[in-house]
Amino acid sequence: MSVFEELGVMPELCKAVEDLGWTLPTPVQVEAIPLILGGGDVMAAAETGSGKTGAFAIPVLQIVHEALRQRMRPPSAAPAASSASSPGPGRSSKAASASSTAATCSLSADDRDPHVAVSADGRRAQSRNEKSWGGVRGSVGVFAACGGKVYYEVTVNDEGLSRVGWSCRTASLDLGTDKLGFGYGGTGKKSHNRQFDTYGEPFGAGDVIGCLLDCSSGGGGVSFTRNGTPLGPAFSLPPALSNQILYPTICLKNAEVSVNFGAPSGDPPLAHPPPPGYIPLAKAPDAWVLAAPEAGGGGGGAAAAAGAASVRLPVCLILEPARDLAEQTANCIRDFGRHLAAPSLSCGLFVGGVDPGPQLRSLREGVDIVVGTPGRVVDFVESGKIVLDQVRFFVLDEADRLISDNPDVILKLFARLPKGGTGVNRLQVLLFSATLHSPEVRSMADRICVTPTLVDLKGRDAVPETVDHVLIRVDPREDRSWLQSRPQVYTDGCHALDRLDTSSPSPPAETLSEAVKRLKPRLLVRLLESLKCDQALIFCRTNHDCDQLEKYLNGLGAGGGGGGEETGGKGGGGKGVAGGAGVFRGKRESGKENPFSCVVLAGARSVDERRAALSAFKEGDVRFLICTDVAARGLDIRELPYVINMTLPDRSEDYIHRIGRVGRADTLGLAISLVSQVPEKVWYCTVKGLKPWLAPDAANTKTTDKGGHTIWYDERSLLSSIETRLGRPIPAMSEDLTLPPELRERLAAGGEAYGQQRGGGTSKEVSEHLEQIAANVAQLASLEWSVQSSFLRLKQRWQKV
Ligand SMILES: Nc1ncnc2c1ncn2[C@@H]1O[C@H](COP(=O)(O)OP(=O)(O)OP(=O)(O)O)[C@@H](O)[C@H]1O
Repeated sequence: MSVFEELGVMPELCKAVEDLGWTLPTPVQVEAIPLILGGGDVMAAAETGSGKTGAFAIPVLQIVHEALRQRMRPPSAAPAASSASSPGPGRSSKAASASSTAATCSLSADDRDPHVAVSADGRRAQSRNEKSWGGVRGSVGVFAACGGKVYYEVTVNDEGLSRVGWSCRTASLDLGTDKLGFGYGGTGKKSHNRQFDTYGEPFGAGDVIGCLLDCSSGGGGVSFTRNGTPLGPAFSLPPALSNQILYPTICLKNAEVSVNFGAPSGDPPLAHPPPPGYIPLAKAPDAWVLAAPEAGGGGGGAAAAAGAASVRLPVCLILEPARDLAEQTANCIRDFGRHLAAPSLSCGLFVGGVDPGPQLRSLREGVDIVVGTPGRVVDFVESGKIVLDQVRFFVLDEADRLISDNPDVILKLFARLPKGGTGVNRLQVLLFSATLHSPEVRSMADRICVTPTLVDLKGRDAVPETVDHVLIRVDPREDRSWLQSRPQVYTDGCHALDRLDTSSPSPPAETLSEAVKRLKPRLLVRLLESLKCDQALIFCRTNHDCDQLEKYLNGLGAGGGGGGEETGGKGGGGKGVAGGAGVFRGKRESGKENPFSCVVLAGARSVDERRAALSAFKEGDVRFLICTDVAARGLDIRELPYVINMTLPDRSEDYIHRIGRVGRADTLGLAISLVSQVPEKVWYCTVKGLKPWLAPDAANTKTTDKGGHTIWYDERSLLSSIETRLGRPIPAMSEDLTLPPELRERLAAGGEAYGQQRGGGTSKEVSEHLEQIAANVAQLASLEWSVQSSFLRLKQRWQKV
């Protein structure tokens, strides 16, 4: 039995994990997998690169798969395959012939306002509150795109006020007060989106109201009957609801009503036959209907089975803060799920910046697991394209970033998720990140989690032991190489309007700031040479900085950009940097002949460009990936040796994530930060869409407090907050840009190198695990020995007898 199986992971997922070459779960996987499988909400904080994706994806896949299996109908009752994929009108006749009863039709005890009482059989609702309305929804809903026509009846039992009709599961229970509900009230008004218009006639005690829903393709709608008399069309269904599910809904004020769904057994005969073409909801074909999660009782209800068999609605919603990360997570999920069958699971990627067409198509075919970025997901949810009625998991990966950037979206989505009452169907909320300790995270967790278990393996913001940190002090007062004109450095243009004083022994702040901008790229090139670095992730502060650095490196590598550096290094000595190719050779040939080949992964690039850049870098076709913080979180690039910070991030937690791109999966990595020793003026634009760097000669380069678009950036103070977070000072590289002696010696002693496995390949976790289980294995062996011996002894005795 594999260790993953010991954690309760099903064989198909263990096999996938084995395919990936994972022999042992990482510590966060050991802790989190059983907790999630056990049904609890989990907040997991574990260092970067420690396997958090597997820690949530594996158990989520298992539960989603189990839930879908349970909901699958026995083959004999299943509708024909052609009708199973989407609830389109074309299916209706076939579905209608497969009419198994929606036996779970009732008023829901879970989906109701607290002051509305529902009888045990779910056929009577009562509210004695005279001041406010209280509502209750039915447990079975109808696909607006099913093509059918359904009916249920409400008998008014007393003189109170009632409103009846249909609504989506996320609509207000105060029926008709939002865009998702359609009501008809006793005062003779129809209501939708808070608009109350005269309709039909008033009704009261003893009246029987028929609630009709026409989902036929020719543009159906909602209408009503009173005591069997049709009252005419009340509402047509807006296109935005075409993917939604509409549930019977009753809203009461000091009133009682009885409901009849027309079940062949359990309901009395309907008071009035449904109008021609309509069938009672309880007799609706399975493919038209879907049970709300709580009504399924573990997913086993007939209607639940029916709905799941006819259209696969998402069971899991995973949010990621960046498109690239969402794509990576979706790929991981597909890898993990590759051996799951009957049913196999489908994972859809929903990110912005790309044509929504394929995403919409995938939804029509059925998506079980939605992975996406907040913007696109909420957009699709609000327009009814993603239906959340069946969601069992809400996962926030890189939760702190999602919460700090999109708190409203998270709350909005959470409000639309079915909470599912208690037991196996309740919504599970999972929050994962390497930095999960902020007050914002705690307060969001209080709102969206139910007594979550905190998995916090190493305390606040632990950083992997596999990452070494060094810094390069950038001081243009000492290193004057920034005065050279070649190769040309492209700065951000912040000082385009300033007169620079390059001759003064104590230059003004603006001159020093410009000097930092010119010096850092030169130092970078010297650093890459010194380390013989042929693969690194290089973080810049802005999209524009990325573009400028790309231009500079490309200029060097292409051989014609700026020519060789005149002089290099402190004091003007040092070796020159050849402008052309061939300064050093990396281990990979393809596409890496250029020693400074680079691509950019930044928010301003298109999704396709970002995808191509990441893939070229991962494949080794280019040496350097220049990026903004959009790549700081989650990206998993195998055996990456170096991360270089051209500028420190202004949030210390971003440093933790940036450097977490190395030192992953027990591989050693080095994080190098170029830290300016003087303040640097940088762009800081508060006006959305304004890009002053595109015309720096005309831009307002005053600081933001004076109405301009710049700030002074002080990396020394940023460094000290990062060091406080790390709990130790970061050593500086020596002047010739070689590693500090202690790091060199340690690497040499262990025969180790950055980008390679720590300890020559036997991971610390493997050794620790072997140590931990050694005693148990010995005990097992001795038990086995005594069992075998006593069996033989018994056998001998038996033979003698
Ligand atoms: N049990 C395991 N055995 C071997 N490798 C593993 C295991 N779990 C994860 N990995 C590998 O470790 C690397 C990091 O995993 P993952 O991306 O899940 O880390 P993470 O904790 O989510 O990091 P981050 O905080 O940066 O998002 C991946 O390459 C993954 O394949």
